[in-house]
Amino acid sequence: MKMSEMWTTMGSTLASFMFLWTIMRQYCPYGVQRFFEKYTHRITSYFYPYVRISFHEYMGDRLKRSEAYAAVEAYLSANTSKSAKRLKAEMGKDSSNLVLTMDEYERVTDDYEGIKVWWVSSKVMSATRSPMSYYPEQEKRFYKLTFHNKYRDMITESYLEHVMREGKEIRLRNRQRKLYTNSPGYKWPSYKQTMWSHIVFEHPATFDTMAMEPEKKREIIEDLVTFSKSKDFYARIGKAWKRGYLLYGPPGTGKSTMIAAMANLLAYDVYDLELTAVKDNTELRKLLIETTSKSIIVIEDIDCSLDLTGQRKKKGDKLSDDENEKDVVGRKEVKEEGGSGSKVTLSGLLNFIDGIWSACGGERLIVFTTNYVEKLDPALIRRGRMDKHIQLSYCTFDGFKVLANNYLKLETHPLFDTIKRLVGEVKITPADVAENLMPKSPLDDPHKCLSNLIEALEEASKTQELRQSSPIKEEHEEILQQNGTIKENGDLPGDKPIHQCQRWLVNDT
Ligand SMILES: Nc1ncnc2c1ncn2[C@@H]1O[C@H](COP(=O)(O)OP(=O)(O)OP(=O)(O)O)[C@@H](O)[C@H]1O
Ligand SMILES: [Mg+2]
Repeated sequence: MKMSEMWTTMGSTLASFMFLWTIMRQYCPYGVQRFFEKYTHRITSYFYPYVRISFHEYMGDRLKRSEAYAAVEAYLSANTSKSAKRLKAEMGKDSSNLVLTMDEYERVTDDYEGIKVWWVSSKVMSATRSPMSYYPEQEKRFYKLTFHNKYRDMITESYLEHVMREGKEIRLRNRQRKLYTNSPGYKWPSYKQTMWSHIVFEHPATFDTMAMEPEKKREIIEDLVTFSKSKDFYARIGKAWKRGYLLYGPPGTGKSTMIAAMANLLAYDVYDLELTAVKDNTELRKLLIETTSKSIIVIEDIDCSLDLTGQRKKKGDKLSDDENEKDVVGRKEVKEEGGSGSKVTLSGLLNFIDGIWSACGGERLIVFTTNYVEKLDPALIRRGRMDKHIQLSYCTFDGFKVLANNYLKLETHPLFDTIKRLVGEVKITPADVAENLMPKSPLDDPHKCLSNLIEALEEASKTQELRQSSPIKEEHEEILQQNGTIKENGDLPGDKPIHQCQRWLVNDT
């Protein structure tokens, strides 16, 4: 038989079959139709040994986009956009890059451990809607996965899990990251679903631009990366997947910058928790429960946020039989509630870190920063709560080289030797070095900027020598502490009372 004859015969057989099927649907009783449908389906599945799974964008009420669809979309966009011939391009969420996904009705092949599967992106118009329907007729998009029946177990168990996991990870990586804050004094209306307000998090800091010893930097990066990959480990040892970091050091040594670098390294969101704006422990709990996975919860200047600096047990405070030390601290703080109006107590904070915190699972870092680590209650910073203590200190020569590279694109310069000697002798913060390296006019070349820094270092060296030879500062501090000026200022309403006072002592005397 010739090829053309064969096609003609097949075409006419199909046409007759379709005709018969139409007649039957119109005139046969429902039971007969079902009978034929069932057997036709069995016969076709015998000859067509493939299985299909659909992932619809919206299920049921159309209000919430299906997570599975979104994960498949992300997976296919990353894994198959190279092989697809027809793609559609959309602006990424931060409007900085184009995201390519398969166009409608495009078909791509994926390979999973030697098994071939096919993905098709498709759409149908939603069924005829009622005239009263609020929503206009809409397209219903879906992805269809086809694979051979003999791989059914492998695909439904292992491949789909792989697609979902990778898809979710890609979505998390590509999402627009956010910086959340709890605004001070804001009354949360009951209809508002979240207590956090947010903006897009776009901080340029990275560990590459951080001025600190390379060894220390490497250690911190390794610690963070290990944490982010330890989901199974934490599950195995029965510990919540969280890690506490305490960053301490003088003002301007890069604590806040490091938090931004951490968030950028791990692609986490940042929750900047202003404790003084939190009404009480209940509100604190609500805020913290609302935080999402893959995030850093930051409490800056913890020494100023609460009265966590006092001794755990004051003279005259006796423990009753059923009271522990934490309760006493809490009681004391409620009593001594400062002008900030916050009733958050140390015990509330500790309970959160140990209890609720552990229950809400997920991948979270909690970072405290302080300028005065020695003033913090040991209970707050013991290992297990604050697992890693990182000291950020004055600028070293290694730190300076990073800043010189960042600001002036210099790796070496004849003036480096002088600077090396001076930073070894003088305490200068990376913030001050950075400020001095900034060109002050368009005419300032690298040589001029380095000379400015040398000048500043020499100036600081003279001041330091003067301070060492004069007992004025110590006297000042003693008097202030004796008459309680530091404490009283600390109790005044305001942003960073104790902190500011202490800064003044350190910087301006
Ligand atoms: N280690 C560092 N590496 C790079 N830049 C730094 C470093 N430390 C400080 N800087 C620069 O100084 C500025 C101030 O630093 P940052 O706000 O991180 O200090 P901080 O330790 O958080 O201070 P504070 O205790 O007052 O909050 C930053 O914007 C940054 O440009
Ligand atoms: Mg800071």
